[in-house]
Amino acid sequence: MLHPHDLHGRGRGDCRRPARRCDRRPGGPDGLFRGGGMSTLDVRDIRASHGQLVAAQGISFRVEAGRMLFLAGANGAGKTTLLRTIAGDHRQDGGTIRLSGVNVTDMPAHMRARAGLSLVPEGRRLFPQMTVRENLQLGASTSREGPWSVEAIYDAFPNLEKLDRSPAGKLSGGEQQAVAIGRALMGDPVAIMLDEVSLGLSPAAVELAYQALRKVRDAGIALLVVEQDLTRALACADELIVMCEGREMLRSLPGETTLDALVSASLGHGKNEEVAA
Ligand SMILES: Nc1ncnc2c1ncn2[C@@H]1O[C@H](COP(=O)(O)OP(=O)(O)OP(=O)(O)O)[C@@H](O)[C@H]1O
Repeated sequence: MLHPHDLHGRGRGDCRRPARRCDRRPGGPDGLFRGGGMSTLDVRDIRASHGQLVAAQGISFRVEAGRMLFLAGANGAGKTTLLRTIAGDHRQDGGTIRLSGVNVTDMPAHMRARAGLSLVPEGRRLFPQMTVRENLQLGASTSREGPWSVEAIYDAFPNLEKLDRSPAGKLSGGEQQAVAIGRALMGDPVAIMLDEVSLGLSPAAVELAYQALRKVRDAGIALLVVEQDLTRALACADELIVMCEGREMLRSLPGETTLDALVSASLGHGKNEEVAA
């Protein structure tokens, strides 16, 4: 596995470089979450709703260490609800969530975070008056042991170091996204889920955010990325799922599908069309 200090200057170029695997395991200081198996996020048959509206209808997938699974779909497809449900921020109607083999399904959100699951929400939700360093330090509240520190984050994302004392609210969108990713890393996670990575960002800022993500992937973390930009998803994903109305409409490796197929699936057409009808 790459150590964060090895990451400086790496990770540029092709999004789809061979995945590196490693042996990260969830493990708090008391060893509560030490378990066997690879660092994976394994989600089976997740169901969630908002009142009568079923927002996730039995979604299953597995993301391994050092891999990026992209979740795409139009507005209202259920992506945010799915991420919030996996994180423990939204009530689950059914299904199982395992982190590196540890069943976290019955844990509240803060325990899932302690087990190594991190969510970077849409809009990033930094504290705008607090400095970059202070925002990063908040990410360490899971008390997990691991290689990430503020200095390791600055080594991996050198553009953040000069902003150390800047209030987060003064940063550009891309810089804020990098801080949000850094804050997630500070919890030494097994898996990071990111909602709407590029929403509202300039093309340059999106590129900055994806540079950061490639470095995180290369550090052996499992990434689940919600991305509405299908071209970007096609370019960067190790695997893709397209959702529509809470259902999986298409699952593919990027080299085995097309932009047209992704668009069609996000409109509700595709191999599961009969099921969704
Ligand atoms: N708090 C809520 N109360 C009621 N319904 C909700 C709530 N949040 C989401 N929904 C509904 O649940 C469905 C799934 O929404 P969700 O936000 O999960 O989709 P999404 O794919 O993330 O879309 P977006 O990209 O717009 O965030 C939609 O029909 C939405 O209107």
